[in-house]
Amino acid sequence: MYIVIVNPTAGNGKAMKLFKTIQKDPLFKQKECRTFLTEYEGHGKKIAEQVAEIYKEKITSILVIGGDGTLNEVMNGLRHHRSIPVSTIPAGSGNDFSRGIGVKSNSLELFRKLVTRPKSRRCRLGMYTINGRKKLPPAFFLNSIGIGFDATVALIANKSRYKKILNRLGIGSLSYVLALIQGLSRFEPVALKVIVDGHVSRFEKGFMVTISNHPFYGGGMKIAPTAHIQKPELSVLVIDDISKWKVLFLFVTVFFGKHTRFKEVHLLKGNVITIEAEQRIPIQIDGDTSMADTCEIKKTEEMREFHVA
Ligand SMILES: Nc1ncnc2c1ncn2[C@@H]1O[C@H](COP(=O)(O)OP(=O)(O)OP(=O)(O)O)[C@@H](O)[C@H]1O
Repeated sequence: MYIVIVNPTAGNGKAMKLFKTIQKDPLFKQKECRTFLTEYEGHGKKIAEQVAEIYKEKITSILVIGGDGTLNEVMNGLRHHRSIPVSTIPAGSGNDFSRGIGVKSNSLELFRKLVTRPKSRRCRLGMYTINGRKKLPPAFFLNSIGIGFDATVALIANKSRYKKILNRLGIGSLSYVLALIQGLSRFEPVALKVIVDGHVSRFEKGFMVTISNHPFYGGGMKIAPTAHIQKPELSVLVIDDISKWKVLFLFVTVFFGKHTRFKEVHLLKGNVITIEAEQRIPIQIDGDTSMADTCEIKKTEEMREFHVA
């Protein structure tokens, strides 16, 4: 049995369109696919928790049709059922996790391969706690955690009215360009302490820190060229003491992975990372934004099974 979780709003309706095509395929019935549509933020996690509890013995895999946000919720919902394989048909706006595990297409053909002859790929996720909430169990992330400027841009875009309008017009990426311009005028660097496996580095004019589970970020930018989803280390990129105008130039070079040559860019690697900022600043976790002054991050020890084509 396959559980299909679809976010009908992902990719500005692209996920739902794709699902309707897949649903008509004879294999959909033959393979006993049960569908659940997400109805609100956080619903993906709830559905995953419930289906895993009810159908755990019967599930061959859980197939997610949506973007990174939906997949993040599903992986967090499977906290107590970590052996259930997951696959994804990328249909969101970013789809960086799919890039990280090597899933490139999003077609009916991909669905057919996933339910007939999938390949198994074992990957690690990231785990984090923020603001010293050690009593709560850590949550999982798939792609990256960003603290500082990139999170400020994501926060401005997520709160803006223009994001919805531009998404509807199919030019959603423009909302990040507008937010980037607003973010440049608003964001002030902060003093940051970055602790990697016990080794402390201080950055007095911290611009941003990004901790990555795999190379991709922001819809295909190669922010962490040497990060690998199967390795136990996380990649840590710190940008410190940079002029706001140079940042714009740096962001362009990220598309080609050349940003690592800037003297303001510091690359670190490690298993356990702690970030401490001198005040609460924006943080983004797989694109979801909030405020934090401390964040503890590591990779999962166990590997999770994904089905790919
Ligand atoms: N029916 C729904 N209505 C509104 N939001 C939903 C619904 N179902 C799920 N969501 C939320 O939509 C968010 C974005 O989903 P996802 O990342 O899969 O798609 P996306 O198109 O890439 O979105 P974004 O561009 O905002 O990242 C998820 O975090 C999820 O909580």
